[in-house]
Amino acid sequence: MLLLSQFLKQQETEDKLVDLIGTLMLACKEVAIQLREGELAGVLGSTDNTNVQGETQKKMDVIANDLLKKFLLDNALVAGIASEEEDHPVGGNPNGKYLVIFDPLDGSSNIDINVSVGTIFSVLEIEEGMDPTKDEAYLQCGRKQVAAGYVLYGQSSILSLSTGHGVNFFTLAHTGDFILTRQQVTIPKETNEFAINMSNHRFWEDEMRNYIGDLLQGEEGARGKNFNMRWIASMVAEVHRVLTRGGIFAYPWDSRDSSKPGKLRLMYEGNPMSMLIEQAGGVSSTCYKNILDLEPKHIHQRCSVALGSSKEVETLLTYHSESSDGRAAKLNT
Ligand SMILES: O=P(O)(O)OC[C@H]1O[C@](O)(COP(=O)(O)O)[C@@H](O)[C@@H]1O
Ligand SMILES: [Mg+2]
Ligand SMILES: [Mg+2]
Repeated sequence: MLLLSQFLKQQETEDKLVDLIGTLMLACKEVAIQLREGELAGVLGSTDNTNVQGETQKKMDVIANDLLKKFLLDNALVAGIASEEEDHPVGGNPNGKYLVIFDPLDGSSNIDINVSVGTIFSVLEIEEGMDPTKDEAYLQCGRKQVAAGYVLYGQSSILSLSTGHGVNFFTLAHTGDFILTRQQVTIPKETNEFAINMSNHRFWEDEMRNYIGDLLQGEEGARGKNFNMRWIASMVAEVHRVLTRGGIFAYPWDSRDSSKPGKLRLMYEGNPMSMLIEQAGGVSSTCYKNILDLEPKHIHQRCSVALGSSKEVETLLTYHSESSDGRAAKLNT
């Protein structure tokens, strides 16, 4: 039985990063406790507030955000934080080493129906001379992440973590420890399972419609095999399924709001999930460009996402390679 901290030390992770990940997990354990109590703790339902994205905040969005913020800002290693639920970054210790960007509760439309949600986090090192209270400090390309992960609050609470040396899963035990339960996760290259919100079909680009159309044709179509579909409406749960048994997950560009290159957010959804997917041997792309190579322009920037089993994502990309003038391509560069 290997505890998270013991495993990280075995991997020769820098002590400061072990400390930071420990702090993140203290906060996530508190989130898990609140979620487990649910209605009994009065944490279900919505607030009267909207966040910077214009979305109504669930009570748990706010509770999870406050917990992560409090625990992280109490750690002297943290120079600053940025969150889906904060309009602007919040500065921590001016001499801190790390910037932590997070989606405190992902899939929050699932909270009130007792379906899986999660916390997603991305860790960067602050660059020389940067002000951690300003967006610019955080606008580093995804390749610069020193750690990324999520905690899935499902039947059990599972941490999926990468510090750049593969992906490992840790399960939260009743003792309060995260224990290594799956080492060096590898995504199968091929799959017959896809996840996409089909209700947006009419808003997609032709390329995406053509690809999904071929999947739906099954063994009678160009792909010559049947596909199965899943949609949990919680990116953490979808990515966990992809890491566990393969698959392709996509939230592509759509024309509902032409100023936005997708629904998901680059800095606290696209980037950390892409690091996990690549570290597990999968591929993650906007359909035009590798997500980890995007140069971020805003903290709350959106991006189109297609990730998962390498051969399947590469097949999807072939549907897009001919298109050089799509609006999605322009918005995602
Ligand atoms: O409502 P839809 O279109 O099914 O979108 C679901 C997607 O939105 C998200 O819930 C967005 O995350 P938040 O809950 O953090 O806003 C993703 O987790 C999920 O993949
Ligand atoms: Mg989210
Ligand atoms: Mg969220």
